[in-house]
This record gives sequence, structure tokens and C-alpha cells, in this order.
Amino acid sequence: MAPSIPMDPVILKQNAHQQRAYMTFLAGNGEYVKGVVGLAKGLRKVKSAYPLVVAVMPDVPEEHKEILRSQACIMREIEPVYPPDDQVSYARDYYIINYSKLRIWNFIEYNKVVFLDADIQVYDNIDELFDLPDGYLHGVIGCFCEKTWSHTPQYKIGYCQQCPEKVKWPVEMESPPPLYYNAGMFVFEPNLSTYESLLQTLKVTPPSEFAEQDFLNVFFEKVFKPIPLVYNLIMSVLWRHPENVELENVKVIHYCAPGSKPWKFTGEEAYMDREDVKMLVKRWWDIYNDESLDFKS
Ligand SMILES: O=c1ccn([C@@H]2O[C@H](COP(=O)(O)OP(=O)(O)O)[C@@H](O)[C@H]2O)c(=O)[nH]1
Ligand SMILES: OC[C@H]1O[C@H](O[C@@H]2[C@@H](O)[C@H](O)[C@@H](O)[C@H](O)[C@@H]2O)[C@H](O)[C@@H](O)[C@H]1O
Ligand SMILES: [Mn+2]
Repeated sequence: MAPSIPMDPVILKQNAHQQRAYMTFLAGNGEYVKGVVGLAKGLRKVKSAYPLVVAVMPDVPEEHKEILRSQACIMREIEPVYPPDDQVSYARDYYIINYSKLRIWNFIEYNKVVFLDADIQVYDNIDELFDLPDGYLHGVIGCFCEKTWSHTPQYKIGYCQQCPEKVKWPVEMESPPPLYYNAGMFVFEPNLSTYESLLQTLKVTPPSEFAEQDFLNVFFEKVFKPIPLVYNLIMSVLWRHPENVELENVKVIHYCAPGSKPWKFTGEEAYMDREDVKMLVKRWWDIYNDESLDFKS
């Protein structure tokens, strides 16, 4: 058999980079589509080199998909993923649809993906995340101080991984919880056997308060690698751990404080009446409304 002609390394590298993508997830016929439009325009504004793929659930209306196509988003239809039936109460009722995020591990035409929630905006180029080492799940650790965590021992004793020295984990409670990342932003490699293992494991894993976020933290615990807060600033960290935030250096804002979706504000009345939040909501609208950032086919 003729020896295979080695591909030109430059072409190989380009091909590899062509299999990189930002990804988000869209369900329902509500206003999260505005989040995806904002994200598509924000990634364009910072001159991201990779496309935005949107995993769309069956209940996303055609006109929303059309809007996203007009912003050069790549649509990928997914089927829902439901956890085993259980009477658990989620932190928010719609969290059960978030298990459907797991479908993105099946997008094996991509070999490196940065996942971003639709309530995230990217204010600086973060393409460097695609060069993070393979074989891990890279993400930003979250915060346990919001009321949404009141069901946990760490909330009850006032422990948070954002400030582990402030309230130390009591020795009588053995070891502190492992580092826990926010599943609104993470860097991973789609892989068929991982995807199948995720779905098989989910079948025998009872659902929990933070749905797929809890599940993903347990599943990838051994290969989780924390990356700096600048890549996923959960808004509530602004008031829970201001000492950890230098807002001028933050690249990615996650508008995930309860009830703080930017599209719900006009920018005047701000969540918790905070000037920094009002400024961040205005920054979100400035990109969303900027027609110069619309895709020109
Ligand atoms: O009605 C919904 C609710 C959620 N989502 C998607 O699921 C993600 C996670 O939900 P959310 O960001 O509201 O959770 P949080 O980060 O605030 O806990 C969103 O960013 C969207 O990508 C959606 O598309 N439609
Ligand atoms: O379905 C569970 C969700 O969990 C996460 O939500 C946040 C949010 O609930 C805040 O209100 C909490 O304070 C924060 O800690 C928590 O992580 C992810 O951002 C989201 O993508 C999704 O995985
Ligand atoms: Mn979110």
C-alpha cells in the first residue's frame, strides 16, 4: 500500500483550529434568544476567531432560529435530556431543562469547545482558552453565598471557596467540598465515549438543586482545572467577594444573579440598585443594540 503522504503541518493545524467553536444552549420561546444574539455580537466585537454554535431545543421557534442564523450562529438541533424522575426541588424550576446541555459532548465534529451560557457576555477576546491543555474540564469556581445555596452545609456555616480562609472548614466536618465550578462557562473536548458515559451515569444519578451543574461537577471532579475569575465573573461575586474582583480586568460577565438577566432591565432601574450592575447592564445593551456588530453576509 502506498505510504500515506503526511499532511502539511500548517494545514493540519488550520484544520484542527477549524474544529474549534464557542457553544451555547437555547431552550424555550422566551427572551434567552436575546442573550444568544448579544453573545454572538459580543464575540464578533472582540474579533473571536471561532464560530458560535447554538444547541437548540425543539421548543425554540423558527423565527428565533432565523434571527440567530442572521447573526451567523450555527444551529444544532438537540433532543432534551431528562434526569431520573425525582421529586427534588431545583434552585430554579427551569433548571431541569439544563440537563439537555449534556448533548454538546456529542458534537464530535468539534475537538475543542468553549461553552458559554446565553446570559454571559464576552468583553475581551478569550480565544486563548482554546489552547488550554486537553484531557481536562477547565472552568471558574463559583460562590456559595447566595440564598440559592441555603440548602448546603457550606452556606449554613458561611464557608465559601472564594474566601476559604475567612470561615475555615471545621475539622469535625472532615474535608471541605471539592472545588466547584459554575457550569455557565467551561472549556472541554466533545467525545463520544464521554457523552455515552454522561448519559449512562445520569440514569443512575438522582437530580439535585443545581441540576446539570451538580452532575457535571461530580462527573469531572478528577479532571477539573480552575481558571481565573476573569473568565466567568458570576455577578453576585461583585457584592459577595469584592476583594476578588478587579472589574477593569474582567473578560467575561455572567449575568446569573437571581433575577438579573440584562434583557429584563432597561439599564435605569438596576438589580440591587448598584452602580456597577447598572453599568454592566448598560454595557450589555450597548452591544446588543449596536447595529455595526450585526453579521453582514
Ligand atoms: O428558559 C431558558 C432557561 C435557560 N436557558 C439556557 O440555560 C442556561 C442556564 O440557565 P441560566 O443562565 O438562567 O442559569 P443561571 O446561570 O442564572 O443559574 C441559560 O444561560 C440559557 O443558555 C434557555 O435557553 N432558556
Ligand atoms: O442548572 C444549574 C445552573 O447553575 C448555575 O447557576 C448559578 C445560579 O443559579 C446562581 O443563582 C447561583 O448563585 C450560582 O452559584 C449558580 O452556579 C449555572 O450558572 C447555570 O449555567 C446552570 O448550570
Ligand atoms: Mn447563566
